[in-house]
Amino acid sequence: MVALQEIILASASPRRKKLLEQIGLKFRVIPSRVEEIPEPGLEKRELVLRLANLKAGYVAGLYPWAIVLGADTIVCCEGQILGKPRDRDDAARMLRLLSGRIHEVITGLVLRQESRGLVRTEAVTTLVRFRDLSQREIDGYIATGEPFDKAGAYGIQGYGALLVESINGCYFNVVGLPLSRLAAMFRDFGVELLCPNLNTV
Ligand SMILES: Cc1cn([C@H]2C[C@H](O)[C@@H](COP(=O)(O)OP(=O)(O)OP(=O)(O)O)O2)c(=O)[nH]c1=O
Repeated sequence: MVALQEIILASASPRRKKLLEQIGLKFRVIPSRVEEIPEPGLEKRELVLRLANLKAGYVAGLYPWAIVLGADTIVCCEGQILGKPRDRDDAARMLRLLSGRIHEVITGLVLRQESRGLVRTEAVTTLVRFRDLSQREIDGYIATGEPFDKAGAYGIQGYGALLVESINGCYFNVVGLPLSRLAAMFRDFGVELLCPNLNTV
């Protein structure tokens, strides 16, 4: 018998929603109400996995039959972990740090289905090189308003594209979800994205 499984994106990120729509997934959005408090001392991959698991775990507890996706994205440069900027000054500080350097964008993914006791986790890294930015360019970029809800204070999918010299790794990971890796994780839950009639669970 073929039964369709409910899939829930436990995220308030409009980018993540758009990315899942791009690959034809049918899903509901139920943002998680957990506070993102970075625990000091955690290694960066552990940190994103822990936050992604908190987000997925909160919603999975409410919807135990559903397959729930939680994710978290951070930017790491010169030993510093950058989340979303607090204000303009913080955004300017982050962009000055990223200017002319290579940084890592790390996204933690957690898929959970409580009713089957299934959990899959992955942390995916993409390297991004910024070109040298002048203070004028940094101010101009901040004035677009784009940095404020994004890790590392930029969005590669927007005006932020103008800051990026090159990337090494998955582009979609930078935007918030590494899509091909995510598809492989979904397969373990019986969800096949390219050939949906293979859904068997
Ligand atoms: C580096 C980068 C980040 N981002 C975004 C992806 C994430 O939405 C955001 C990082 O913040 P997150 O805390 O990972 O996600 P979120 O708060 O937007 O949503 P939720 O916690 O509910 O899932 O930064 C871009 O959109 N483009 C980029 O180039």
